[in-house]
Amino acid sequence: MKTVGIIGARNIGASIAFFLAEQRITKTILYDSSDGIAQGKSLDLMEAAPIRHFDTMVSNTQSLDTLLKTDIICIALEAPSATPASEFTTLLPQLKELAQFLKHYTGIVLIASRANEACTTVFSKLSDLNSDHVIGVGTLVDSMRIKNNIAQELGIVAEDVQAPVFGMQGSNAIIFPSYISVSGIPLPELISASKIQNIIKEVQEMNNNLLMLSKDRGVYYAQAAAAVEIIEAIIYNENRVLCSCTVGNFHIPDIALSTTQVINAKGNVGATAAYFIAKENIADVLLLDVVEGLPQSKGLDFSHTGSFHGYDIHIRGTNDFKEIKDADIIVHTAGIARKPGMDRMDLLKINVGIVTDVSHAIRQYAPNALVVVVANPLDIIALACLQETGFPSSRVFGMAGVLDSTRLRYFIAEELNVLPDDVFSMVLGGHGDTMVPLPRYTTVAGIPLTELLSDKKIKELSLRTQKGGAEIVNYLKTGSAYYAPAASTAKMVITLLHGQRTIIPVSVFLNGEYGQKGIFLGLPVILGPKGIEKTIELSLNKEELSALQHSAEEVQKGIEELKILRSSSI
Ligand SMILES: NC(=O)C1=CN([C@@H]2O[C@H](COP(=O)(O)OP(=O)(O)OC[C@H]3O[C@@H](n4cnc5c(N)ncnc54)[C@H](O)[C@@H]3O)[C@@H](O)[C@H]2O)C=CC1
Ligand SMILES: CC(=O)C(=O)O
Repeated sequence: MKTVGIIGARNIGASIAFFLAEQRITKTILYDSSDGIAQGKSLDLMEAAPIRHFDTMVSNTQSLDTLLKTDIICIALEAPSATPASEFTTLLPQLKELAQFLKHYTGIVLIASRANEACTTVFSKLSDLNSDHVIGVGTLVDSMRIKNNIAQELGIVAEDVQAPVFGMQGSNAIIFPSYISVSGIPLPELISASKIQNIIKEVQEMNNNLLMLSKDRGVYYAQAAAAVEIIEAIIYNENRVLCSCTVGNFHIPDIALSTTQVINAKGNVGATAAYFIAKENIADVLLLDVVEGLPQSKGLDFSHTGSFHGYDIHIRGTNDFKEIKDADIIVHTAGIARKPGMDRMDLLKINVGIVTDVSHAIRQYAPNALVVVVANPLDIIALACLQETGFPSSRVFGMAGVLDSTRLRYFIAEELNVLPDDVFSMVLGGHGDTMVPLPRYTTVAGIPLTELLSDKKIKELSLRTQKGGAEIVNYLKTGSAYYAPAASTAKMVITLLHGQRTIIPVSVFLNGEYGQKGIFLGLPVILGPKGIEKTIELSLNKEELSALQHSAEEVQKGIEELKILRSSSI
């Protein structure tokens, strides 16, 4: 485990130590030149450790020499003042001293103090350290703020937003609206130009406004969270797209609500999704399968990991549909999976029978549930589920776009050698070979993909995405992918459980949007606590629209097959 030394244990430094402890990724040593501060803060933090489960040690030292053996030193000196300039002037003598002291330090120095660019530049010049080894938190804070403001404006989670900020922190921050995107959708398609300008202005003025609000005592949570984001990137040796330190967001886990969450089937996707959801520790999980004993065994096996994960929730298995009574969310993964040489449509006959039975049980026992359909052929099974439950279309939707997009995100990240987190993409249409990857709606830390990869490479990665499921089936031979499908399903369920709103591609029932009616198709939606709130209509160009129509036609063919199957079984 790496060790981080923090110089300055007041607000910024102690918050960094706190965030790192919660992440359990480093050992942290606090130092402060004022007697007692570092000792008091580290003791206070470690007293919280038994409850917050951080086994990572936070300690303190009264000798700067101890920090020379650390991997990262984070300078979090502060002297809260009315302006960044006056804070910098006060900090200058200490920065000069530290630059001398750390002249031969071999680790990385991260400057987290406010007036960040000035502090970082001065420290870097005076210390003579390799410039690669001195980093400032820079405009990452402004980037977090703009993400936050945009997310608030749209009522969605901030992690959907990508917004690199250039230049200097605060009033001189440079923010280009064309580089801001939400789940890959350019911001100007979602908010008016004047609203965007207002948000930018608000963010530029936020530093000064917060200083005024805090009555010169300084603001520090966002500053500390930004520092931790960079520390994480260093520790994990991640290739983040750091364009002016724009690394993602930091979340404090929400530990609210306990509700019933049902995973239908103990199969590969169902059981793995149950694992991802259970780890969140926010909802009970029931595994249901027709195979006797199997869901029970999975439930019990999961429960036995409780002592490591600190679960407050229950996970169990059943074969009895009555037990889904009043479930809040049902995930329908029951059904056969394809084998090499099979198309997803080859699963229709069997899976439509299963979804019919399951839907009737849902209607009877969990009439208010949200239903996330996963079984294939996805868009057709989702339609059958909607029809058989008789639920409103806002409460029945399919998981596919999240998976298809996550595959594309991974392929792009691999190609660019950056973290998949930095990539946002939209893959729309039916969950089949005609799905529609949208390079124009794909961004890397806000930068349009088309500026980073050639058309030829983009086409290659898009094709690999369209065939992504088949690539895995061909390797496995006995079934289909389930880790990424389960993670994608869990992402949707966890969003619902947290009561958050997010913009993601989901298979939704259409009522005229994009010129389509009466079918399910993967499209960007606002998914909120009550299900589908809105289908977002993108400004697709002719080529994109025609690809989407082609995909819709394929789904329509599946619906015709569904009708034939139903009429022959009457
Ligand atoms: N939408 C998407 O992106 C994805 C869809 N899938 C689909 O999800 C489905 C499940 O895949 P896997 O978990 O890999 O298959 P699996 O075979 O591992 O699991 C399916 C489970 O369903 C159970 N089952 C069958 N009939 C049932 C019923 N009436 N009630 C309750 N349980 C029942 C089976 O006993 C089995 O345990 C497949 O149709 C697959 O094609 C898989 C991955 C991605
Ligand atoms: C199974 C499936 O639909 C997929 O892996 O895409």
